[in-house]
This record gives sequence, C-alpha cells and structure tokens, in this order.
Amino acid sequence: MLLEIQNVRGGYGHGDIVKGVSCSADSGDILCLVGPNGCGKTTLFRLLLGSLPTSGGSIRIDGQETKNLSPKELAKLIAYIPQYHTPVFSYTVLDVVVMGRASHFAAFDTPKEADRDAAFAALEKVNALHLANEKYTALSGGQRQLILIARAICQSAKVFVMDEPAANLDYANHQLLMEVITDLAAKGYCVVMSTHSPEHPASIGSKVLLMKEGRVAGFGTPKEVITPENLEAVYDIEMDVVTIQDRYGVSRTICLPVREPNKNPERKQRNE
Ligand SMILES: Nc1ncnc2c1ncn2[C@@H]1O[C@H](COP(=O)(O)OP(=O)(O)OP(=O)(O)O)[C@@H](O)[C@H]1O
Repeated sequence: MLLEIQNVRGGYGHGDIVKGVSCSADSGDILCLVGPNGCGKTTLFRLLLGSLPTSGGSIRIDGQETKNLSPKELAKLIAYIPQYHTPVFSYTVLDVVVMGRASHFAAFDTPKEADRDAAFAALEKVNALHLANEKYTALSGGQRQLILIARAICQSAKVFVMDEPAANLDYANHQLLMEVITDLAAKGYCVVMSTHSPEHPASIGSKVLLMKEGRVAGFGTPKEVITPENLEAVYDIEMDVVTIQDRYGVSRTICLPVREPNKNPERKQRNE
C-alpha cells in the first residue's frame, strides 16, 4: 500500500483536532475526503504533509514512516497542490514547473538541462506544453491548477494532496480538472483530495474517507460510504442519494439535501 495512515492524531497545540484517523490508498487510487466544515480535513492534510507534527499514530508512504524523513525526502514522496497560487513575480509557466525540482537541488544549485527536461515532460503529461512560455500570472484559474499539477509531477512525488481543488472552477474547468485527476490516477499516481461534493467520490473516487469531528465516519468505496444514512449522520440533515443516467447512458450519482415540502409554508407559497 502506497499511503498508510494508522490512528493518526494531531492539532494545533490545544488538543487534537484529528482524533485517531486510519485509512489507506494505493498507487492509482483517488481518495476523497468528505465531511462538514471544520471536521479536520485540512488538518489531516497538514499532518500528512509534515507541516504539523502528529501527536500519535503513524503515516507511511511507500513503506517509509514520514516523521523520520527530512522535508526534502518527504517532498519526493508527497506534493501539495494548492488551490490558489499567485506568485509575486511574473514567472513563466516553465519556471513555475521547474520550481518543483527544488527538492532535487543541492544548496545554491541552479536548475540544469535535466530539470528543464523534467518540467517539459510534466507539462506534456497534463497537456499544457503549449503554455510553457506564457506568463503564469496571465493564466486562468483552471490553467493554473494544471500547471501546479505539472509542478507536483516534476517534484517526482507519488502522492498528490489537493485541498478542495474544484472550488471556484466553472463547469468546463471543473470537468477538465476531474479528467486530469482521473488521468493522473490512471498513470499510477495516488491523489488525495478534499471536497464538499459527495458526488466527486461517486464520479471519480475509488475510495472515500468520510469525517465527522476529527474522526472517521466511514471509509471504503464510494458505493459503501456515500449513502443517505452516512451523509445524514455527518451533515445532520436529510439527504437523498439518487442515480440517474446522463445522455450517454452513463450512471451518475447525485446527492441532494431533502427539503420537507411543508416545513416552510411561506417559502412554498413564494415558489408556487
Ligand atoms: N491554524 C490553526 N490554529 C488553530 N486551530 C485551527 C487552525 N486551523 C484550523 N483550526 C481548527 O481546526 C478545526 C478543523 O479545521 P480544518 O481546517 O482542518 O477543517 P476542514 O474540514 O478542512 O474545514 P473546511 O471544510 O471548512 O475547510 C477547526 O475547528 C478550526 O478552527
């Protein structure tokens, strides 16, 4: 197993926010973290990425206990792909991707031909080679996400962490991102992403970790975990999970908060 998280705990110094989480994901998996605001998804990511120390449990990537690794060693295994990234300087796309090689440089090293080759190869993997000489700051949000994914590929990481990558993207960019993430998994990377849409795991995820108040409320395949009962238990509202067929006959799962018809008669009148 590429990523093994066992009974991990941790927080910000005032007690644990993540309270004994266990889950795992392999090469080729898309592990989606789902749960209400404040349940600890980002905190779990910080523990994974080593930016917060764990207070208990273990995290292993490729068999290596992450707390025993230096930041450089860890960066070769796991990469964070931020949602927003606005650099101060107007670097070219190629420069931004080459920065992913930083964990491979010795102190005071400058990028070499091989680093630039790795950056071009990474750009090719996300179909963005044509953007190499563009100014990064002139790209759209969706294009920037692609470039940050290329930077993570360039870092040689095997596990990619994405915190709500689809937030703020329009339908077309959202669709493009989902395709890129699926494609990364097909190439053998392990993607761990948080999302407020339980439909994401149902459409692209291979595993789901459902969280509530820092604990695991469900872990398994989307079919096992994304059920009305589980969603109701974490969100405290009634939920429906329905399957429809799109125009190509592909089954799609939709999760809907249920509105009791007679709960708010005034609103009902307004809608009629
Ligand atoms: N830097 C911090 N210092 C202290 N407490 C923090 C810090 N960051 C987050 N918290 C607290 O940790 C808890 C979990 O926050 P976290 O950001 O991990 O949740 P989340 O599931 O990612 O939420 P959201 O879906 O809203 O992004 C919250 O109560 C939050 O206030």
